[in-house]
Amino acid sequence: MGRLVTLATTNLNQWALDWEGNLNRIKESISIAKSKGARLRVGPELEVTGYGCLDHFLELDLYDHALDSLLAILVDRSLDDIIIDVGMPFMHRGNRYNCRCIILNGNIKLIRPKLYLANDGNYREMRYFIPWKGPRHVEEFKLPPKLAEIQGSRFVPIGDAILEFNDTSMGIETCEELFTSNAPHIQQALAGAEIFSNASASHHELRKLDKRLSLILEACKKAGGVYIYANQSGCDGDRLYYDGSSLITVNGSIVAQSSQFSLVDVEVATAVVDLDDVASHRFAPSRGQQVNKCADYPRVRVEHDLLDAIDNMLVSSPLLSPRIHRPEEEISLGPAAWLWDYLRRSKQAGFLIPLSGGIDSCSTATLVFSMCRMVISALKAGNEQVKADVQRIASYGEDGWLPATPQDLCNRVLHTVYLGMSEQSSQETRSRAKRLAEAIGAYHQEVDIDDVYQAQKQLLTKATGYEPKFAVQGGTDASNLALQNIQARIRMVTSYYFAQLMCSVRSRPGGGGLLVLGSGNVDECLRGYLTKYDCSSADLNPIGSISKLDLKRFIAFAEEEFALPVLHEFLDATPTAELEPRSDDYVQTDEDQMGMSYAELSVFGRLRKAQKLGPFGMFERLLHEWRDQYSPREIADKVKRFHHFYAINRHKMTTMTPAYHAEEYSPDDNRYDLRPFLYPAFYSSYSFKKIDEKVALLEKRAKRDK
Ligand SMILES: Nc1ncnc2c1ncn2[C@@H]1O[C@H](COP(=O)(O)OP(=O)(O)OC[C@H]2O[C@@H]([n+]3cccc(C(=O)O)c3)[C@H](O)[C@@H]2O)[C@@H](O)[C@H]1O
Ligand SMILES: Nc1ncnc2c1ncn2[C@@H]1O[C@H](COP(=O)(O)OP(=O)(O)OP(=O)(O)O)[C@@H](O)[C@H]1O
Ligand SMILES: NC(=O)CC[C@H](N)C(=O)O
Repeated sequence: MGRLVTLATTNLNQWALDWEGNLNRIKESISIAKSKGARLRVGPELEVTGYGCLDHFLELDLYDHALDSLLAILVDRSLDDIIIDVGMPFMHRGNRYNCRCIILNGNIKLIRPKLYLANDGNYREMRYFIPWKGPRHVEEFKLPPKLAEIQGSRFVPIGDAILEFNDTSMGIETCEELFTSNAPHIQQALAGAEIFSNASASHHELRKLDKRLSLILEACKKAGGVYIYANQSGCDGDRLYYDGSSLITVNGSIVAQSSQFSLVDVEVATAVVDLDDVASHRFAPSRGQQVNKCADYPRVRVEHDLLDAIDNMLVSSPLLSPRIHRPEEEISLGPAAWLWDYLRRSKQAGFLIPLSGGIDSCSTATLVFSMCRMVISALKAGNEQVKADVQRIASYGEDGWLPATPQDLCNRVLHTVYLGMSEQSSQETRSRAKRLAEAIGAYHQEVDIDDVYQAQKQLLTKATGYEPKFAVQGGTDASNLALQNIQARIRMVTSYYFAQLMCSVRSRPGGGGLLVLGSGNVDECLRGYLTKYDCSSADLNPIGSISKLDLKRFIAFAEEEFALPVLHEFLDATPTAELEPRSDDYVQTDEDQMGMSYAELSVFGRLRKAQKLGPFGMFERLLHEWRDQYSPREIADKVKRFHHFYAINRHKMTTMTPAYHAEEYSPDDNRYDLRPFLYPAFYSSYSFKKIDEKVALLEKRAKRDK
């Protein structure tokens, strides 16, 4: 007994508009699936074009080229004898749709457009696509001549239908649809579908896999069924990292899970499932009562046996426990894998980090080291693509060169530079930076920028006669800031200068430029505690949407995991900008100057973005959450102070370096957190007045109740 079938899901590292590369990876995944005996292969959402094409989805070229790729799949006879579920866009009656194309033996069986488009946070599908006309609606799609000839007919069905095979049936949903309250699989399951495929392009965010997994597992715990989830992986051209973790589940239990962070471009996971388990799971009469009330689904007949032949003597795959990384591990792997994709795809020669001896630039450097560790593991595992990339980027012309350790590779790809000032920089930060670089193998320089700073400072004095001074020397606030800012900006210019020429200095054949990495964390961005166009302006910022608290967790984790004892010192160090001269009774520290702690900033950040609260709502929420720590007046002061700095500094976010998206409260102005950057002064605004009124009321009530 048993109705057994082998199914395959894929993590594909697609790249927006990489037509040949995407097609090759799709074909390779189908071939691997076939070699593992799979009868059905599901690929990620829009895998033919790459998910992140953004406004390119508006271009006619894209639809034309996508059809060419489809044609290449249809005519390839080596891809026969397996149901192929491939993600690509189609133009139908003048509208653009985000679709899946179901193929068997060079023949299109169904085009299934997405019903509910992703349009929040990082997603803007409504900008490019039209949602399909509704569940259960099917029309005819007119094939262009080049496809009609192969198909042997002019029309194929397009719409939301169940695929009816000879021996089972399959429903289809696409990424966001799973996240909706009335997800299509619910009705499809009631209509008898036993297998569901979900092609996704779902990005990594810290602590998010848990939610995605519960949605996937929940889907078939109640409805019963086999759920096949396929996701894109890697950096496909912007701030997002798609984190694979493709799954096959049976009645809400996992039977296959692929990796979340990996340098493997094509990963195929298969499982053998028994569809009788689905039938058994659906025994309850209460389900039958709902089936009776449910309108039927249109079906597309596919004259094909999906199940494995009984004499194959397969055995169902065992159940697995979900694999979920801790947040600090996620940080160590996600941004590292993103950096690798970015480096190899940008064809640059490596990275340069201005290394301050503080924990933020230390985190960026440790992430590059983590990337090197991942590369070494991939080499050990025989990853040919990684080998070719390493030799192109880091062999410095030496035939057959390969690194033996992460430090070997790090020395070729990571350049660090400490940019000191005699009065401001301390021996501790200088030494910490140097020892960290040594421990991870980075090619390190120490440069003092006093001369450039003096020359820059004198420009104004020579021109105007005005002598700016630091506050500790009796200068005004304006002078104090201006002198800090020129140091900060000189660091940025110097970093770019070194990045352009370090490969020439080291005689790398053909030279090559380095990508400058920035290190501003999410909380500093939110508060605006940075100089506009200083060293936080770089080419890329792997930690730009990671909180200070999470970075500390990551560094504590890396100290043990990567065997880097020097990291402990960064954890103990007090965060400081070292932009003002130090004296016996004054050392500049971040939290004092910001007027709030990093822990508080995380709370404000989450309430503002994730909980969608304005100043008044945030105050009311914190009245409850902080009631044992602070009085209403103290809470009001903190909330108003945060919003004051947030508002006057928001303009800085328009210029921030593109950062890996990692955090749901990221204030990234360009793609994720769209807000004005010229705010009315919050302190005199209506919401602040409402906060003050509420404080007065609460204080009056407290006095009366005494
Ligand atoms: N609404 C608005 N829209 C557009 N631009 C606006 C603006 N308001 C001011 N501006 C402009 O913004 C600029 C002022 O901002 P900015 O130049 O950043 O300077 P500012 O924010 O005044 O100073 C930088 C702050 O960052 C701190 N900090 C902490 C840690 C590290 C570092 C570091 O750099 O390493 C810096 C530093 O101590 C200081 O408090 C001016 O050019 C001003 O004209
Ligand atoms: N002395 C320095 N040498 C090299 N780079 C520096 C130095 N001081 C600052 N930077 C660079 O400028 C960036 C912004 O400086 P800032 O003082 O804000 O540091 P931060 O964001 O607190 O990071 P860190 O914890 O690394 O000091 C740093 O992340 C670092 O890349
Ligand atoms: N591509 C999509 O539909 C994305 C949907 C979903 N919100 C996610 O983050 O996974």
